[in-house]
Amino acid sequence: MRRSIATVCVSGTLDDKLTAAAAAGFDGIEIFENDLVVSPMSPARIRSRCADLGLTIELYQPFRDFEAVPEPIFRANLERARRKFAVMEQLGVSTMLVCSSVSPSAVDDDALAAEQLRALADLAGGSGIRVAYEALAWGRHVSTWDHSWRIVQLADHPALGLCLDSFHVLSREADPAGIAGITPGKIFFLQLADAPQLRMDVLQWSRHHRLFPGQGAFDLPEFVRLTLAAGYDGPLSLEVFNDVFRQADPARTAVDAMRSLIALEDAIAPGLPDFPDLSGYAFAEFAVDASSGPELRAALRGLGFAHTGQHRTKPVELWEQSRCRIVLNSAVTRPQAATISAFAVASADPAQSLQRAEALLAPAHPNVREPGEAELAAITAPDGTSVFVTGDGDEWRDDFLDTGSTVPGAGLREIDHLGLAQPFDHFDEAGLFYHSVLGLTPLSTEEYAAPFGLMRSRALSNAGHRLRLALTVALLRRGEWAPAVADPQHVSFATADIFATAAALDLGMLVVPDNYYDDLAARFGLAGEFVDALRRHGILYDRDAAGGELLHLYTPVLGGRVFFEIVERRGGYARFGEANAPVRMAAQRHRRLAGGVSWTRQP
Ligand SMILES: O=C(O)c1ccc(O)c(O)c1
Ligand SMILES: [Mg+2]
Repeated sequence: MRRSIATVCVSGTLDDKLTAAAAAGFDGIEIFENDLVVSPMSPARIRSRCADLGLTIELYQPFRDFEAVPEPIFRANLERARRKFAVMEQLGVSTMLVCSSVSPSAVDDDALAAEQLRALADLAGGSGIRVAYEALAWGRHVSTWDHSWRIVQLADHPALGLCLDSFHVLSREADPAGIAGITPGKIFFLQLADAPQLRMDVLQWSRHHRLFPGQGAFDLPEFVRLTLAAGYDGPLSLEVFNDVFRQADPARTAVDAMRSLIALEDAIAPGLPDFPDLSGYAFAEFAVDASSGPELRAALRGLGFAHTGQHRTKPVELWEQSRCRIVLNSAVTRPQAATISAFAVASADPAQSLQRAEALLAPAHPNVREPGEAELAAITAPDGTSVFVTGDGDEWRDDFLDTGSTVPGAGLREIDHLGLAQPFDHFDEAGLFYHSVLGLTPLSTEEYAAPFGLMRSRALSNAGHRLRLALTVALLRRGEWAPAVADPQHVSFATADIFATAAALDLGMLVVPDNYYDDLAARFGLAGEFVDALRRHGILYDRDAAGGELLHLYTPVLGGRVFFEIVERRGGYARFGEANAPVRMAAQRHRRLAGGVSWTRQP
């Protein structure tokens, strides 16, 4: 299907927007009137610019407050339309979007609305233009798609049809199934937007919080299927009003938008290489420097890791404990703090995983491989983290020379999940990236009040929960005062017996306040002995509605930014203990104020 994007989706001048849309591979655009009005390009110039870029102008929009008005206003509206049709002719665009009136002058009279729209369609038809009538969810008298359809049927004019916008339809919680029964050929245009499920004024929701398909809560595949069932064969066109996208790099936003359409089309009619099974994390890599490196090494030792491998050619160390693999890379220079610079996922078919990633426009990570080293292809995630894709066979380990070092370990088995704080501007992009590229599905999105700001956390997991990822973001761009929300990252390890693990650690873990345990006992009605055991080791606790339990334990922040977690999941607990994030953050802050980290066992 043709792919189109409204100029309102991206930032910049009209030319910035056109350039970005073309570069991302869109076939067409919707011209938002405001973007034309502020452009120094004449309509004819815009037309030739679009032609040069290979873009069709699919829609001119919006034409507002037209229908169901008293005669003198109607006359003026028709004259206004005549002028816009002239502009459209110069642009070479043949469909105009007319959105349902919000004007106090409009009356609640379907017959009048139909009669006036018929007159508009007559005028348009004379210029070869079609009018697509859209019910705004906050329209004064017409706010549902079925109401707009009744009016279009009443008007009964070949140049008048419907514009369906998924936001206006799906924000109303009405059943959209009837869309499939719309007369073939009468859906003139289809606009697609997703959105998070919010309870707020629908106009504010629409103007600030729309998202690209796959980034919110709406069932876009089903919506598109219904329109296709009604014979729609025009473009799939994105119309997303979003505060973040409006001020982000348009080239990047356009790629995010294109990825959403590719994934949406694949959901409707699978055509991309399918997701190979991912069996877990092969390793997580930290970029360290001369000051953070020693701190991380000491922590790993305290957690029962051994430095088992040294890279053949690079200043890169492999630390292992059972199937938990941590790579410390001193060759990647990142200023200031230790960072999770990469992680590797084990795929049943790495080549196919990478084909899928490429089809979804995931940027390839430049491969800096020496001759003889394992093929380790990577893509770059929206936050800049490299995502390596390996086979199930650990071939990548051959790049490391065995040091011969072994230690008994502390019962850590594998990487349970990664926690990656996302840049504010790329949180929704990241969710779609991991979903469409790696097949991770959001389990839940939680918000919590942390000591230094409100946080949002999205838990993602693949089928079978073999690969889990927690994405977090502060709800507002971070200000000057926000030490503990400074984009922390962590690696979490799974143990089958957290009490045995805690006893085996040789590391000062976070000190958790008594108030927390008193509250825990009260909230969950836990036995005193159990709470005392948790308290003794600084173990945090959460329980889900089905009785699944999470017991988890944290290190302080290491190397300025990162920390480790140990988790024991009981009874199918699938989330990440987000409820405990505020106490963890406060404890990490206290530890930092108390003067850093001491590597002695807690008393
Ligand atoms: O928010 C608006 O006014 C507006 C305008 C045009 C549209 O197509 C739309 O869906 C919303
Ligand atoms: Mg719309």
